[in-house]
Amino acid sequence: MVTAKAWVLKKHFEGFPKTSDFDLKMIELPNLKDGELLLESVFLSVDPYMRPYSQRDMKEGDIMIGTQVARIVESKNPAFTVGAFVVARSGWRTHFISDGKDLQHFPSNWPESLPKSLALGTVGMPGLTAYFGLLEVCKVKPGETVLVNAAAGAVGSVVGQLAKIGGCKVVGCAGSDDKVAYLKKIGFDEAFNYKTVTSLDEALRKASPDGYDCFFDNVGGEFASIAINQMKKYGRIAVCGAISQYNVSVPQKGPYMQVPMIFQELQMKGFIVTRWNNRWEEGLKALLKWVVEGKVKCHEHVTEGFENMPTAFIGMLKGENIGKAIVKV
Ligand SMILES: NC(=O)C1=CN([C@@H]2O[C@H](COP(=O)(O)OP(=O)(O)OC[C@H]3O[C@@H](n4cnc5c(N)ncnc54)[C@H](OP(=O)(O)O)[C@@H]3O)[C@@H](O)[C@H]2O)C=CC1
Ligand SMILES: CCCCC/C=C\CC(=O)/C=C/C=C/C=C/[C@@H](O)CCCC(=O)O
Repeated sequence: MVTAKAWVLKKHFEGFPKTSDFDLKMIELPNLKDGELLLESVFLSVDPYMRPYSQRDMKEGDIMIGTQVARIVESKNPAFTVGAFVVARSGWRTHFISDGKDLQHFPSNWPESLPKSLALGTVGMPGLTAYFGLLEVCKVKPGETVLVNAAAGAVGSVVGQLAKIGGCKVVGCAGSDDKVAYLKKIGFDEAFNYKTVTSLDEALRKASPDGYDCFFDNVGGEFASIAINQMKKYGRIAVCGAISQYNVSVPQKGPYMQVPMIFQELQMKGFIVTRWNNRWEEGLKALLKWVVEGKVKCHEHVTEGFENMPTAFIGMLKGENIGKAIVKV
């Protein structure tokens, strides 16, 4: 019998999550039935969506949602061999049983030397978010100017690099000088620390005096209310996330956006990356190629130890990460 460890949501979050909102449980797993396989998590993802989704989709006592790279430990399913790795959506657990239907094989051309944890970041859901958000929502064209916030993160850092590959000028902002340095290192044309500029409006204008054709918004809130006033005519805003709002206890009332929307004839479109589930193979193939060619650089913020998952999650929400935040079991 295998004993799995699992993190459950002990108490719904009020404002920023606290470690006391989580509980560590031990779960005795049964023996496998025909067609089943036993897996152990090797890397686990901590993502911003877990904060709003936990409020909407979870009840207290549920195992925290999330994805992982897992290794097959035992198999009674001929489609899965012991020792192979897969991407799963089994939540914050060290071990779990699957019938194989919810598992994603690694691409056959995944280089042995490439860290498999990238399947949780640049060559996974966040990378696909950047890929489809830019191509299908922003519909960026060469020569355009793209703005991205939370730019040093899992999604934002890929947005900027893909936009550069697409021949755009890219402006990014992030919450530390180290992150700004990282943005310049990976090719952003302009980057600034939104926490230290005296005026966000002035910083945006200085970075691109002619304004922005596309705004890939990961943050929402006051940043978006200011940035929208610097969109060019017929600009496009991809509403990817609103992390500035996930942990607020009192819903904020921002300035209203209708005036710039009308005068600049803007398009603003929200999206969830699972919309393109049937094209994930296309996106993963493109992202893997760019990573292998060195055209897209990756960075991971690794927290060691399953017992530190809550801390890793809270740290990511507070901006401690450059690149994709993951936990190494
Ligand atoms: N629509 C979709 O399908 C998807 C949407 N998303 C969204 O994309 C966004 C980025 O996700 P992801 O790349 O995984 O996360 P990141 O790796 O970017 O980590 C989150 C980052 O958000 C920034 N942040 C946190 N709080 C604030 C705040 N109050 N104001 C401004 N920035 C803040 C921090 O960076 P900093 O130092 O810059 O403050 C932090 O590092 C999130 O909003 C997420 O919900 C992600 C995946 C799919
Ligand atoms: C203040 C309201 C915020 C609403 C927007 C919330 C989140 C946007 C976002 O980050 C969406 C992310 C979607 C991620 C999808 C991931 C899937 O691959 C796996 C989902 C988890 C699971 O199925 O277990």
